[in-house]
Parts: sequence; structure tokens; C-alpha cells
Amino acid sequence: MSPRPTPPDVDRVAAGIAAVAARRARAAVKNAVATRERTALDVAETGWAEPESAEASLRVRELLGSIPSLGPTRTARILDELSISDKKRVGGLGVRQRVVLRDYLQARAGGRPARLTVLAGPTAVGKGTVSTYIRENYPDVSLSVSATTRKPRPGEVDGVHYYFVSDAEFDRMIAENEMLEWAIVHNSYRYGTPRGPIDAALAEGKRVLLEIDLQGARSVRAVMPEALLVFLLPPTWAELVRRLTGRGTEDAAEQQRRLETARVELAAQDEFDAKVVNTEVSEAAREVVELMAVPGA
Ligand SMILES: Nc1nc2c(ncn2[C@@H]2O[C@H](COP(=O)(O)OP(=O)(O)O)[C@@H](O)[C@H]2O)c(=O)[nH]1
Ligand SMILES: Nc1ncnc2c1ncn2[C@@H]1O[C@H](COP(=O)(O)OP(=O)(O)O)[C@@H](O)[C@H]1O
Repeated sequence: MSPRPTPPDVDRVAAGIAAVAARRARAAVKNAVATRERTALDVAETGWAEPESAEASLRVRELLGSIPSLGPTRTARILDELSISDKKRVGGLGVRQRVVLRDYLQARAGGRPARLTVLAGPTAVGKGTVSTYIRENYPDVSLSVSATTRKPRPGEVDGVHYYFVSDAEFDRMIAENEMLEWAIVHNSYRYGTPRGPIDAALAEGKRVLLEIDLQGARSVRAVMPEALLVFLLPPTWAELVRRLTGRGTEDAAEQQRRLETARVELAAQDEFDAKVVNTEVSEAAREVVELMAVPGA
């Protein structure tokens, strides 16, 4: 008797069907998990926007516990990593805690965490000094290089401190939608943030810092509400005056004009998500970078 022919095709088809079913099941589970995490993020954001809501009174522990893959032990560990107390309610989180929790949930849901931070503050508070310190000491933070129509000062390098461009080139960049935002600063020159390098850095998962003026910070908030806005403060008004006059880059009339603008700018500090006092440069830089930190990234 000849051996019964084995039906290899049937086996192969069955194995194929099983593989497809397994793949679909895995995708369905992944989607469901991502949806739950998305929901957790929405709940958190509602709690932050509406302090009286039920969402705001939810404990962060309960929020994380709503994610199917997080049991009590992992939830406790995550709270510890994010430096959020076990008792903390969603509405009671500080700015830094909100940032780390939002980034954590976004990262789990597969979204792009908000890593764009704007550093603004009054003239001569030390924005440039703190940004330079960050550029030199925190190489994993990308500093956006702005374009400007003002002329370079001694020691300034094109492409490092600014892209020094002509009025015509600045016009072209605006016309071709290459600017994320731009403004006329101190009533004189135009400054703008080129959009391309920021999109590229964010797509690579990098954290990006923009050192721009108050108008620029407001424009970024309008187009990228997820950006973190940090306001740099002087230790005292007298120290701000000392820094402006000590820098010696403006004549007396210009210094007076900038100090008037500084008073108006200081009044806008409450629009910002966080404030950092620039008493000591390295300390202020560390605080800014810590606000940008993304756990586990
Ligand atoms: N809106 C906006 N402001 C910028 C940009 N780049 C720099 N600035 C601001 O322009 C102002 C002038 O900067 P700068 O020419 O270095 O002079 P400084 O204020 O005397 O240090 C500062 O307040 C910066 O924060 C930008 O891309 N957009
Ligand atoms: N923490 C600080 N302590 C003392 N001087 C500072 C500090 N930060 C900045 N400066 C000085 O203050 C002046 C203004 O700083 P700068 O970075 O040019 O300000 P901005 O970019 O905000 O206009 C500079 O002379 C700088 O060296």
C-alpha cells in the first residue's frame, strides 16, 4: 500500500491562518492599551484644565492603575521614578510633575512627547548666558538657532549664535512658511525661529530649547500648545539693571527703553508654565534642563 500523501499545503495554510490571527490579536491588544493610555492622558489634561472636575480629584495612582498593563507594583515604581507621591491628586500636581507625567503617558501611547521648551524673560536677565551654558554642558539638548536681520557682534558665529540673514532672505523665509514664529524685537531687527531643524530634532526624539522673546513665546504657545514655557527671572530688579548696564552693549537711551520694556515683560510672567530665578548661571541652567527632562527617554 502506498503511503498516504501528507497534505503539506493544509498544514502551511493552517499555520498561515494562525500567524495572521496572532498578529491581529497582538495589534488589537496594542491598540486597546494605547487607547487606554490616550484616555488616561485626556483625563489628566481635563483635570489640569478644570481644577473643580472629578478628573482633578482623581489620584495619580488611580489614573495609572486604569492602564491594563500597570499593576500596583509597577504603578508604585513609576510614581517613584516620576517623583510623584502616592497620595497626589491629578489636580494637585506641580508643573514639573505634570510635564513628566504627560510625557510618560504620551511615550507609552506611542505619541511624540512634548519636548519643546521656550526660555523667555526680560532683557539682560541672562537668557543668552543660560542658553550658552546649556549648549556647552548638556549636549543632548538641541538649541534652536534663530535667524536675525541684525549684524553679528564680535565673537558671534553665523549658524551657532544666529543665522545672520538679509532683509530679503528673512522675507523669503516668512513667505515660504519656513518660520515657526518671528517678531520685531526691541523695535529694531527681526528675529525668527526656523521650523525645519526643530521638526527634525523632535522627530529624532530630541529635546529642543528655544531662547526667544515674549512675543515669540506667545506665538509658539498658539501654534504648539504642548510646548513648555519657562520664564527666567532676575533675583531682584536692581540686579537686572546692573546686568543690563554692566553688559555695556546699549547706550543710555536704549538701556532706558529696554528697562521700560522689561517692566512690561515681567508683568507677563504668570502666563508661563514655570519660573526659574537666574541667581547662579549653572543652577538656573540645571533647573531649566530638569524641567525638560523626560523620564526613561
Ligand atoms: N521672537 C523671537 N525672539 C528671538 C528670537 N531669537 C532671539 N530672540 C530674542 O531677541 C532678543 C534680542 O536678542 P539679541 O540680539 O541676542 O540681543 P540681546 O537682547 O541684547 O541679548 C532677545 O530677547 C531674544 O530672546 C527668535 O527666533 N524669535
Ligand atoms: N546669573 C548671573 N549672575 C551674574 N551675571 C549674569 C548672570 N547671568 C547673566 N549675567 C550677565 O548679565 C548680562 C546679561 O546677560 P545676557 O545673557 O546677555 O542676557 P539676555 O540674553 O537675557 O539679554 C551679561 O553681562 C551676563 O554676563
